[in-house]
Order: sequence, then C-alpha cells, then structure tokens
Amino acid sequence: MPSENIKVAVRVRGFNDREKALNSKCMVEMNGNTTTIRNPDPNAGEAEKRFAFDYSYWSFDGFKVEPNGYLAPDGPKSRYCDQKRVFNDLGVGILNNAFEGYNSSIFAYGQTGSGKSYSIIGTPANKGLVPLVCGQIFDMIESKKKESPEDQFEVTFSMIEIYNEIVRDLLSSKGAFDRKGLQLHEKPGRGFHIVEKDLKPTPVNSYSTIEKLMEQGNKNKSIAETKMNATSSRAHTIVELVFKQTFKKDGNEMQRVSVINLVDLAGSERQSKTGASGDTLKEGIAINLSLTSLGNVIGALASQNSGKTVRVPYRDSTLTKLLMNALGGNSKTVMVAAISPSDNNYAETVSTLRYADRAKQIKTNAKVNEDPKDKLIRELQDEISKLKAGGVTMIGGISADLSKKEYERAKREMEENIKRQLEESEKQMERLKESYEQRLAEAMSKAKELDNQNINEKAKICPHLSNINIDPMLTGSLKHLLEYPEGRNLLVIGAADGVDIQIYGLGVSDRHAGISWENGEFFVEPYLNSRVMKNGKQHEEKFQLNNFDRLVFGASLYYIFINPTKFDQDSEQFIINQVTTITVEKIQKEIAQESGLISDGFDKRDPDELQCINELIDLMPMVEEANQMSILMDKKMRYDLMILNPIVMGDPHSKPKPVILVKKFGTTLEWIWYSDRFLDRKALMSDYYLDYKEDAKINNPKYKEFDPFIDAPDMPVMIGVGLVEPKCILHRIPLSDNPKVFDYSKKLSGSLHVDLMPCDKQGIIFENIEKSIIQNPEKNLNELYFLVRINNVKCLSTRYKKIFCQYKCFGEEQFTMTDAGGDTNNPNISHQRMISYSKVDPNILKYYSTFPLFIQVFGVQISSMNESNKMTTRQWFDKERSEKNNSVEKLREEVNRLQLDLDRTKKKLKNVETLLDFAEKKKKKKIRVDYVRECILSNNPEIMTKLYELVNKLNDKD
Ligand SMILES: Nc1ncnc2c1ncn2[C@@H]1O[C@H](COP(=O)(O)OP(=O)(O)OP(=O)(O)O)[C@@H](O)[C@H]1O
Repeated sequence: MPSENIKVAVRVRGFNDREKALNSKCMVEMNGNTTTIRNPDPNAGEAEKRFAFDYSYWSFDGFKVEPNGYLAPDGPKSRYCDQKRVFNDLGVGILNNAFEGYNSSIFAYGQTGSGKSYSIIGTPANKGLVPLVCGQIFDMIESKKKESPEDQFEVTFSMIEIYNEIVRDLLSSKGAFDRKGLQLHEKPGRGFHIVEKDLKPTPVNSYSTIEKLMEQGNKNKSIAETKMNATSSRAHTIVELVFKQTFKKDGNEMQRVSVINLVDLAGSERQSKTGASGDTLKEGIAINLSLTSLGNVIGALASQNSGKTVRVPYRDSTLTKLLMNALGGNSKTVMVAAISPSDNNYAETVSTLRYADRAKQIKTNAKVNEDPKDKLIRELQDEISKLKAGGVTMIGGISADLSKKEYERAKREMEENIKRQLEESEKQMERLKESYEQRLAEAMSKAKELDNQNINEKAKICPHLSNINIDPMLTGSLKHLLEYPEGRNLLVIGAADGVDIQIYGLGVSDRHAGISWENGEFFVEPYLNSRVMKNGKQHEEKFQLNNFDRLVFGASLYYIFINPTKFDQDSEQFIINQVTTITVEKIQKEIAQESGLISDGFDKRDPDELQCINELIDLMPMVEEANQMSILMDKKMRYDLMILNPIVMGDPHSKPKPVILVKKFGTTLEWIWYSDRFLDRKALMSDYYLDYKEDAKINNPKYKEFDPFIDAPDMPVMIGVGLVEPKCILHRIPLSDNPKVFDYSKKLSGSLHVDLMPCDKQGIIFENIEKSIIQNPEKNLNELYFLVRINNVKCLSTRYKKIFCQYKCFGEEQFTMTDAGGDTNNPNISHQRMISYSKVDPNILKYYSTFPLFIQVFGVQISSMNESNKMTTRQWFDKERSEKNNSVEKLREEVNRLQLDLDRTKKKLKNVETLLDFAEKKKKKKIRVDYVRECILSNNPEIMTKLYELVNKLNDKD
C-alpha cells in the first residue's frame, strides 16, 4: 500500500468580540490553497510568510446567518467556508475510508479560542465533523443494508480525555473522578490501546444516541475540569468511533474493522510561550507533556521523511502513544490547524502555521483492516485454488512439487484446517455478536434512563443554576435544579458528599451556601468565609436571586440563575439567547468593575490599555485559584494582580501590563511575575495540586527540585529603574547624573550615579568640550561615540545584595548587564562601556532626543524570615483581609470626617460670601473684613450661623 502524506487544512475564523473591540486587523490572507500572513509590526521589516496546504479555509467573512443560526456563504461569490464544506472535504473522505476498512484520524491544532472545537464538534446550529460524520455513518449504513440486507454493521462510540497524562473515560459516570485513569497497553505492531476492561466503547445505532452521549461527555468534562482545577484548554479530547462491517464474500463471512479518531487537542498557546517566560523549566516539567511530545513526534517524523534516521519519541507521552497509528502508521490522517485572523495573535498564528507546515511532510501507511482469521482463510483458499491448478507455490513450508500421495495428504490436512478455522471463527463471531447485542441493549436502556431523568427537559420549566464555562462549548452542560423536597425550603450547595447540590472547584467549601425559597422568591446565603458573588459583587449576607443573575462560587465556578416560572416569554429560544450572551469574560469584567480594578468607560480607551485590561480580566480567576491552592496546601504564598508601570520594563515602547506580585508570607521575599510566567506556573501549580490531592503528599519526582509556587530566593529581582536624559550626548556634551530609582509601584527605592561621556572613535573623551560641541546634531553629527559609566548604586532597602544594573541603547537587542556588587546594598559597580554609531541616521537622533536611557537595577533578596511566625496560609490571608477591611474602615471614617469638614467649610464660605456681598452693597464699613476673618478662624459653625442669620436679617430690612 503506497504511503501518503498527512493532509493539512488551515482554517481562519472571524473576529471575536474582543478582537472587534480592539479594532483588530486581519493579518491572514488566503488564495486557493495558499495561506499568507503579514507581521503587524511594520518596523519588523519582514516579508509576508506564505504556506501551501492541502486546504486553506476562509471563514473570516462573507457569510450570512440563516434563520436557524447556520452560517452560510452570503452569495455565489463568497469564499466563506462553512461547516458543510469542511465536512464534504474531510468528513466524507473519512467515511469512505471507514467503509473501505481504513483507519482515519482528524486532529485539530491551534491556540485556545482559535476554532478547534468549532471544526471538530461545532455548535447546535453549526454542527462540526463529529456530529456530521456520526449522522452520516448511519445514513450510509441504511443504504448499504438496502443493497445487501445480509451485511451487518456495528458502531461503537467512546469519548476520552487526556489531562495531565491521565486518560479518563468521559462517558463513564465515574470518569470525572477516576484518579488513576485508564491504562494503556501495547499490541505488537498495532500501537497502544486502552486496556479493554477499562474502556468499554458504547454500541450505538443512531445519531440521537450519540448526541446524548456527547452531552453526557461534556457534562463529565465540566465536572472533571472544576474538580481538578484544570482548564479544558489543557485537555485533549478524543472521540473514537469503531466501525465493524461483516459481510459475505465468496460464501465466507468477512469482517472489516476501521477506527475513526477525532481529536480536539489542547490549546497550543502555552506551548510556544514556554521559554519566552524566561522560566527554565526542567525536562519533564512540561506545561503539557503530551502536546510537547506531539511536537517532537511531528518533528521527528518530518525529518525522517527527508531521509534522516531519527527515533520517533512516541512513548514519551500518553497522547503520542494513542496517536501512534494516526501519525506514523496505519491511518489516513488529516490535521486541521485553526487560526485567529487578528494582529494581536500574530506570533501564535505563525507558530501554528509552522507546526502545520511540518506536519504536512509526514507520511502514513494505511492498510485495510481485516480480521486476521478471515485473512488466513482467504490466503489458504487462494493457495488451494493455486494447488488445484497444479502450481508450484510454497504453502507453509510444504513444497507443492510433491508426489501425488503427499499432495493429497497435504490438501486434506489443509482442508481440515480450514474447516476448523472457519468453525472457530464462526463461533467467535456468534459470541461477539451476542455480546455486542447485549451491550447495545444495555446502552439503549441507559439512553432511555438518561432521557427520563433528562435534566435539560426539566430545566425548561424548573428554576435552576446553569454553568458558564470559559469554553463556550461546555456552557450549559451542568444544570442544578432547585427542587425542594417536601417540607423543606432550603438547599445546601457545597463540596461535601450528601449536600443537596454538589459542586466542585477551588475555594468551594463543604457547605458553601444555602439557597432558600421564601414566598415565591429564591435567596442565597453564603456560609462562613465562603466566596459567593452576585453580578460581580461579593456578598457576605443573604441576598435575593433574580432571573439571569450571575453567580460565582469559590475561585472560579460560574453559574447563571434561570427561573422559567418568571418569564414573560415562555420560549426556549429566549433562555438560550439570554444565556449565550453571558460569558466568563463578561462575569470577570463585572467583578473587575465592582472591585474598582477597571472603570466604566474602559472599553472606549486606547487599544493598548484595553489589551492590558483584557489580559487582567483573564488573569483574575487564575490568580484567585493560585491563592486558593496556596491556602489549601499551606504554601505560604500570595499572588496579587497589578498593572506594571511600563517604565520599569526598560524599553520606551513598553506598554502597560498586568503582572503578578508574588509574596512569601513571613518573609520580605517578593517577586514580580509577568503573565506568561504566571500562566506557565499556574498550569504547573494545578498539576502539583492534583498530585497533592491524590497522594496527600508530593511524591512526584518532578517536584523534588522544583516548586512551581515560588522562585528560587537567589534569583535576582528588580529593585527599580532610573532614567537618564541622554539628549546632550547628541551635542557632545557630557552628562553626570544621579537619577533616582523607582520601583514597580513608582515608589522611591534608591539612586545611582551615571555618566555619559562623548568620546572619539578610539574611546578617548573629548577634553575641550567647547571645541567638540555640536550645535546642530541634525546637520553636523555624522558619527556618535560615547561611554556609559555606572558607578555607585544606592539602594534604600537593606534587603538586597549582589546588586547590578542592566540597560540597552538604541539598536541593541539584548540588555547589557553590569557586574554585580557584593553583600552591600550600596555597592560601587565600576561599569564602563563604549557605544558606537559609525553613521548617525534620523532614527538615532530621534531616539536619543525623545527617550530616556532606562537603567534597571536588580539585586538578590536577603530573606529576613520571621521564623517564630507559625501562622498558616489561611490565617495569613484572613489576617490580611481583616487588616485590609480595617484599613478600608479607617479610610472610610477618614473620608466621612473630611466630608464633614468640607461641608462645614463650604457653609462657612457661603456665609462669608453673603457677608462680604452685603458689606459691599451697603458699604457698611462696620462689618469689617477683619471680623469676617476672625469668624473663619474661629472655625466655629455656631458663630458662623449666627453671623449669617444676622446678615440675612439685615438684608431683609434693606
Ligand atoms: N469558523 C468559524 N466560524 C464561526 N465561528 C467560529 C469559527 N471558529 C470558531 N468560531 C467561534 O469562536 C469561538 C472559539 O472557538 P472554539 O471554542 O472552537 O475554539 P477552540 O480553539 O476550540 O478553543 P478551546 O481550546 O478553548 O476549546 C467559539 O465561540 C466559536 O463558535
């Protein structure tokens, strides 16, 4: 069988709301099968990048929304690629392959939110490959059955998830709770499989059963996600259809089995950014081992194809073990690379396109899968016919060129052998059929059961909480009905077994809150120290629920309250419309607004600021989760979000950025993590927490030397930044400055001494300044040389040592680091470096006359540990919260006092104004300004009031 390349399709989606709000630009263009991408930064000076793929799908624009919600091309000229087109190109091929007995795989790759699930699963109105393939397979079976009624077809369905290297069965009710996960084993020559006793694929005979199973799968996915504090974007979902055909051929029963794998991979973003965050993680501490390994396998296979012999590291991860056949073996494989069109996702999109480009070099070798026994029988029969024809073929080591007697004996043996084999395979077929039918019956009754207790149906009429998930596909997959047993009007929601509504997630207490029903209304009462938010605001007291209120329980469990009994419109569509407009992003925005982190008109701000706020909003729940994990494992760490003053980043083009201030309780140690590093660490913290929960101690060797919650204390941290105005060097005037150093929060943290000394080409400082001075650098400065000297650094805090500086000049990619000082906080670091520009162009002039030189100061922290402090992390948090509350209380009192003062002063002022006015009008010199002043100074409102009354009286008299 000839090998063929993996087919690669790239699909670009339209702008999402956020990209629209940012006024994003489309950087992607498609022409025929070619996809082109431009760098949004015109200064990068890069040519556009061009990639040729098997399919380039344009789903960016040119569509209309049909009444049923289907997105279709908006005219004959539209190049919009809809779900049907993807199915016709990729899905139909897979179905045909399956009927011919080939294995097929489709996997979707791309960053979170790029449209992987949309292509693979789709939405109810825009079904993706899984539902379309599943729907069509039964139609095709029906028409095959009409052609030859004797043929039999069996389809089984399974849905698994790989998260943190553990495989879970999403269709089993205990799947979400399965700690060890399903085991894999290797069948020689056939790759890795899940141990059969672990995973029982469900027989299916209609599309509607598959639909129900997928609903169940999504529900389990949501539960597993919150239970493990995972985000679905880090999990890989694999839907597997096994398709068995039994048909008669030349009087024999033949069996063909083909496997269809549809894989929705984890978001690729953390993959390409790891390393960019500067975190040098040790091998084996990958953010997503499976995805890293997939990249390595694709790389190895691609270079193998170009003639190199390389080991393909399939065995490195669970995902690559399971995809072994799909990638390098017996399968026809398609990769769908999903990309965002937007300029702010440029780097990610280029990385996805490169990944796809490598994948297209891979060759696979698909074979028709027939039952080995059938194959043997067929081979034997072939041999017999050849023997009969008197051929001279070898059969099982017996030469056919034998005496007649021997030939007869061999033939008899062979025929007996065949008969035995046939009987055996028939028996086995019967057994299989029986067990299949039995399992089918079981599955049908299970589906019926699911139907009976169909929560979705009940939710149409019963008040309930419906979940909101970051992955829109999982929104609405969990519904908790608010049904009160006889005689009760309170339901307890929490994590404990046996509570009325069990929810899982970080920061969810055993008994988290009570939901009561009083006089036809619903109320929520948060229990002690539980985090319950309504519409962005944390509540500690009981509050009433109204339709479509957004609730947050714990760190990041989002729900919307729906009470269908209170709708004016009783339509299902109405609920769907209401619910689909609510996203995690919107809830986070509400929280950020309520907490004062962002203000009302923020979406009208400039794109950089908006981008920063969007990032902040995304980080909020994760920071909350990190803190919760710290509390639960008593890590003595605290994480706080803040917006970093861009100046400290040491680059004039830096934009405001949310960062995480990391603090170790009981010490003075603190670090600033940029979001990339935090996200990497957060992923690892979640893994760590999972291991912790499962073993109650960390015995995973990968954490022996590495703790994702903290940085090594000897890692230098930034003390602050000092700015020097370098403009004078353009005039060849030396500068000697003592800039102040300010930290990330603009607080004074020290000072430095910096000299900028103009010099000649040899580095010799001009002695006669007056002679060397240049009045008009635009005209007369042709070359520029100067020395940067950094001497004494004074750091206000004594908690730093090994202090050093770093800076970069125009045109330099890398920062230059000075030597580090010793164990003092006021070291003398004698740094000198010459900066040379042999040709001065307008960019250099503009840069040095516009921007300061940023000199960042770093040091190693000396921890002053307060060992005597035995508080737990939870106690720390509680203490800080109450201190914060107290200080808020104090502030409030202060504000009230000031307000009173202000009112008083205003009143006084008014009195004085009236008084003066009166004096002016009547020229009553008696009332002298002195007197007025006295009144004011007396600061006695009573006197003022009296005075005022007096004046009024006088006024009236006149
Ligand atoms: N081709 C498309 N046409 C219209 N809408 C799309 C398209 N692709 C994606 N979308 C929409 O974009 C959003 C994000 O897509 P999707 O959830 O498929 O991303 P994803 O890559 O699977 O993300 P995740 O990793 O979070 O699952 C969804 O609301 C989806 O409906």
